Amino acid sequence: MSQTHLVEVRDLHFSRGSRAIFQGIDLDIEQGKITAIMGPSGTGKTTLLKLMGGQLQPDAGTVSIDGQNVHALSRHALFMMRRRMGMLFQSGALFSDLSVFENVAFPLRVHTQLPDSMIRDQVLMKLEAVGLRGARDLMPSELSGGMTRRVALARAVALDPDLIMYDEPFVGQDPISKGVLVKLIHDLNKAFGATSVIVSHDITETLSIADYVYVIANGQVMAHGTPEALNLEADPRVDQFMHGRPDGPVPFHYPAPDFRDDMLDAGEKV
Ligand SMILES: Nc1ncnc2c1ncn2[C@@H]1O[C@H](COP(=O)(O)OP(=O)(O)OP(=O)(O)O)[C@@H](O)[C@H]1O
Repeated sequence: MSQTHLVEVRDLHFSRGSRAIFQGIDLDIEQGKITAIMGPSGTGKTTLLKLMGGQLQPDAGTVSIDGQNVHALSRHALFMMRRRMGMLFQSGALFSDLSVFENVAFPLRVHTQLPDSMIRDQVLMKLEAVGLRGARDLMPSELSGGMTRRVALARAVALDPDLIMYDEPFVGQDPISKGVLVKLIHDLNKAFGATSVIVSHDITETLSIADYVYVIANGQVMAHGTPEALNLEADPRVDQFMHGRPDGPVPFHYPAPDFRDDMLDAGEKV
């Protein structure tokens, strides 16, 4: 495999029931870089992260991380592989009954045999990186939304992952928190020599730190390139997406039967 690709996705197919989510997609995630995965809502971006993390099994195709086919790994090998991944999921709440310190310490306690003194050093280093070393004794209920996301970020990088996956890291954040998170994601990637994948609808924030972008729609890679290249892309679907235009060739409806038929059908049942 190429030396510079940490992740290679090849001809990936995945369905939910009768609905095809991916119909043969190929992606390369370059080592040490920040890659953004963008696309209309419901197109399968979170699903793709779960396929990369081995939480979901593809119908066909492969996901290789550092040359290893994720879906061919034994349970133990997958567990070891997951140690190398940090995931910040949209719904990734903190453990409400654990302090900030213990939330960040949690992966270290589960995945390592480190003595308490080393766990303490690691936790304080990660909390320092997100600017919350002073908040170590607070409980999650005492944090703002932005602080919560930063603690979750510290927890996601607790094990110094090679690959960090962010699912909608900016959702629900005020502009200042968004700015802080943008800088953190960029700086953490550099400081820990990691490779980052960001799924996000926040185009401005994401493009400001992404080295490379994949736009996914209708089960396929619609476009890919550097942010600069995509901004100049003539394809009206890419243009609509990159500039957040509500009207254009990209539909926002979940596939549905004809509206008129649906209404008439409802009328008949009344
Ligand atoms: N557990 C599940 N069971 C069945 N269908 C699911 C499940 N999770 C997601 N889906 C469907 O899979 C499709 C892709 O969902 P996914 O969450 O990956 O999209 P997304 O691109 O991340 O969307 P958004 O940008 O809105 O977060 C959607 O149509 C969704 O309804």
